[in-house]
Amino acid sequence: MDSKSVPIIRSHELSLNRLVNGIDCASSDSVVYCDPLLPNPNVDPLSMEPMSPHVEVMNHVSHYRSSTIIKKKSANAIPQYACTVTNVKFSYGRGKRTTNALNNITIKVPVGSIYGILGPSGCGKSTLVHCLVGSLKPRRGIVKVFGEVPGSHRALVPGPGVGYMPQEIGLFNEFTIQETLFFFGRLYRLPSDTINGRIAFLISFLELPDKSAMVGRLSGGQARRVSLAAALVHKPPLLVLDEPTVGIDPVLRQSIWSHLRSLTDDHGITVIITTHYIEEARLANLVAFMRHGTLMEEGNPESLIRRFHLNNLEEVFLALCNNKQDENMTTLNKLDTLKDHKELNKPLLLQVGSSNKSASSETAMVAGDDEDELLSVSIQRSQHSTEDDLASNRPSKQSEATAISMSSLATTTNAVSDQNIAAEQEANGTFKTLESSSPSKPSVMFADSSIIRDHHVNSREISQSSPTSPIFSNTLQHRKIQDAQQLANRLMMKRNKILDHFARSSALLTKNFIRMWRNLPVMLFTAFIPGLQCCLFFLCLGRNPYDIPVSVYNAEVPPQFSNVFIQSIDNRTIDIQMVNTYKEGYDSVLLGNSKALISIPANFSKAMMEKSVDAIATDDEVIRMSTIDLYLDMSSQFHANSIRAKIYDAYLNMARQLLSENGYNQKLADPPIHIAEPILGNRDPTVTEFMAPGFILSLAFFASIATAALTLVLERKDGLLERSLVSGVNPNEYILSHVITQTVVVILQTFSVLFIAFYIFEIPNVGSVFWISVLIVMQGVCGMSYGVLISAIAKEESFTLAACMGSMFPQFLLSGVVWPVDTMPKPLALFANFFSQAKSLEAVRYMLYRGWDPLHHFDVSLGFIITTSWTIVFLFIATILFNVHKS
Ligand SMILES: Nc1ncnc2c1ncn2[C@@H]1O[C@H](COP(=O)(O)OP(=O)(O)OP(=O)(O)O)[C@@H](O)[C@H]1O
Repeated sequence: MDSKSVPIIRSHELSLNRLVNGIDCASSDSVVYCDPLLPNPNVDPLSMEPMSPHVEVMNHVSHYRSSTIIKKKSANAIPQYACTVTNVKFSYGRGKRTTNALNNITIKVPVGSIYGILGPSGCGKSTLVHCLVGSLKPRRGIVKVFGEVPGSHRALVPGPGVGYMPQEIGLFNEFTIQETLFFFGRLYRLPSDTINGRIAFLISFLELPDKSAMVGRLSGGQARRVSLAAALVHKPPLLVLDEPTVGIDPVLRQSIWSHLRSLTDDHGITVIITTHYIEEARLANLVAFMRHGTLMEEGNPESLIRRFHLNNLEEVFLALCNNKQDENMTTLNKLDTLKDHKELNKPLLLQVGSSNKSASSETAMVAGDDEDELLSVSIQRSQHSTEDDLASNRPSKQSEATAISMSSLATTTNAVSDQNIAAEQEANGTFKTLESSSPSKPSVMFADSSIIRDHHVNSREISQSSPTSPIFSNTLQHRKIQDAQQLANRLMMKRNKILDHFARSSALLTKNFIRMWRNLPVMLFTAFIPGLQCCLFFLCLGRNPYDIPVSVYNAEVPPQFSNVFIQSIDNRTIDIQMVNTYKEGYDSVLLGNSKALISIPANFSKAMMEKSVDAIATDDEVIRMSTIDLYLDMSSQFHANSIRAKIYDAYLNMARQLLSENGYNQKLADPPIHIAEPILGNRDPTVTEFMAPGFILSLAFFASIATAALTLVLERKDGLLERSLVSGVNPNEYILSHVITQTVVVILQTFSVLFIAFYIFEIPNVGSVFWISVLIVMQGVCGMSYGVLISAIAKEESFTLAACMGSMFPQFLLSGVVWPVDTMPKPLALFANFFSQAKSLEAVRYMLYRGWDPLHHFDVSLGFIITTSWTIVFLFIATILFNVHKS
């Protein structure tokens, strides 16, 4: 085979190459040919999920056993970088408020490595991470993860291609560990058995508390490890951790790093981690130092320390900050950075050993996969390795290496049958299960026999080789790439958009309902608080006042008709307080002791008689003497109006009584207007009856605004929204799940309110309770949509509350709840009819008091149409805003 040959792997699965290499089969240097017909009895083609780590190993081995290598020209087969960031710029804000968070950042993250992004607070680490997981879109430059731009059509990021742990732990406090991991597993459509298996594995791997422990009751460190477990539940090929060790004690920090080492070394996962604890990143394979949004330096930690002749990474960082302006240093650094990257690609040696010093370790050497040349792989058996070596990835000097030279993928001449491989394996006795480089943890997932078989080694040569590289070998790198391929491929296999959509939606719904259930008191309070408010409304509003204190000064001596008048006053409404002088009564009103003064003249009865007998000849003096003076406290208009009405009634009663006593028709006292039976409504409507429909409608609308807005804003603030979005949830699914959950609350609210209004306070209704209920529920959904819209704009709870409260009062007034819309100035009334609940309220009144329904009366239908339209508009804008924020 010539050196331009390249393997084509015939596989059950979709193109590994495209997934990991980011190159289409047609244009790539190597091709993975997908052959779904190839039998692979050990792998469930739908789930591709193992039942146990052992089965998992077998599945991977079995899967690759069925792959067939086919020759194709050209050389480059194995991708090197999980992520590439090229000349990326990102800024927040616009104009004068622009903050340049990233300036021309270029980094490459090799597959299967730990890549530390280091720098002080505010240097742009999180922004870079957000660009990597697809939460932010760079203003300039390109970010690629597994060869695809995050968020693009074919990308697995956001989605199952990445496990993301945000800076804010991003967990639901009301969930148990099991529920948390189940939620994230469900987002990726993992079957329950698989999730349970993963939960068991992660609990032991990350030393988590019992799976039934509530997240809200965990310590900070435990919660962080659960957060890490949530990012790992679907076995992502890439793990992105934003400051996972912040605020954590050194012991736990060490433990997290050892878990990360184990993930990269044993499971082939690529880890990108940000931290401002610079020294801890010594365990990373590569680190990038950032400051003020620029990349100062990138390289292997040990190399950097050696290069700068310093003792630790922190000193290197300080030196970099001090020497930032030094051109020579920068040039030197750039050259060295290139060297560090090159080291990942040139033939290297790495020791992979067990914690047991006597145990053998294997060091593999492969030539750089980007070079079109003969490659060799050496597997070195080391008899002794020290823990220090393991920690720093330095091979032991005492290694007794046994190297197996292999020709490269590029020079693979023929497909090697499994039988041949197995025979060679047996003959040489060189294929051993790789052991974890983590001292305490054995590898559970991958066996090197399969790896080497996957690499299609057709010859090997055992040789002695001294360890040279501090980073990691290309065989290990190759293995990690294969692992990543397997993981990514498994995820791609499972992609089915409709099923994904249902899986995510049902996971989100379940999550929302569990949260509601766990917060049952709050939920019940939210559901029934409108009912309580409704009770208050009916108890507090629309009632007639009683026992209003009124001073009465009666100058008539002895009192005759004046007494009749005083006795005719409704003493339930008015509490009569007799005073001896006019001044005493006047002062009583001034001092607020009474709400009015009634003053009756001295000759009141005599003047009344004269007026009745000789009405035509009555002069002004007689009229004045027969007139009762009422002095009102108009600062309390409501009381004043009630007193006025009661005094008129008392006068009418007195007049009727006098006429009757003197043999006249008492109806002569009545005004000549007959108030007939009302056509609609009853004879004595109360203010409550007018206000009740508007109040109920407003209650439904406003009760759900704040709940919806706050729920979403808090989920975003806690990092839960971002985490869900990075998991592949799209904003529409997210919004829909909340709309459905909140609708349940709105229905409860509506029924509690209507029950109280109709059955307890018995507001009059001649219409259909069904249609009234439907419109009120729709108003609740409309209010909730408005809340979702607010949450799409607001970042903080304070703004959210201000926006909710701020819009509440204008809505209340414009809707005509307290005063009819048609009394407003014309332009305002027009505005109110379309931008408030005015038409919906009118529809409710028509249904309640006229018995109309939306099927036969357009005025009622209009209320339904306007409510639906606004709901759609609110949700549409909210969805756009969520999507804009996402991108
Ligand atoms: N939403 C935002 N709006 C405006 N500016 C922002 C926003 N988020 C971050 N910034 C600014 O961008 C710069 C980089 O912020 P970033 O959060 O990426 O830094 P960081 O290194 O992750 O900091 P930390 O370690 O404290 O999280 C900072 O100057 C910050 O003030």
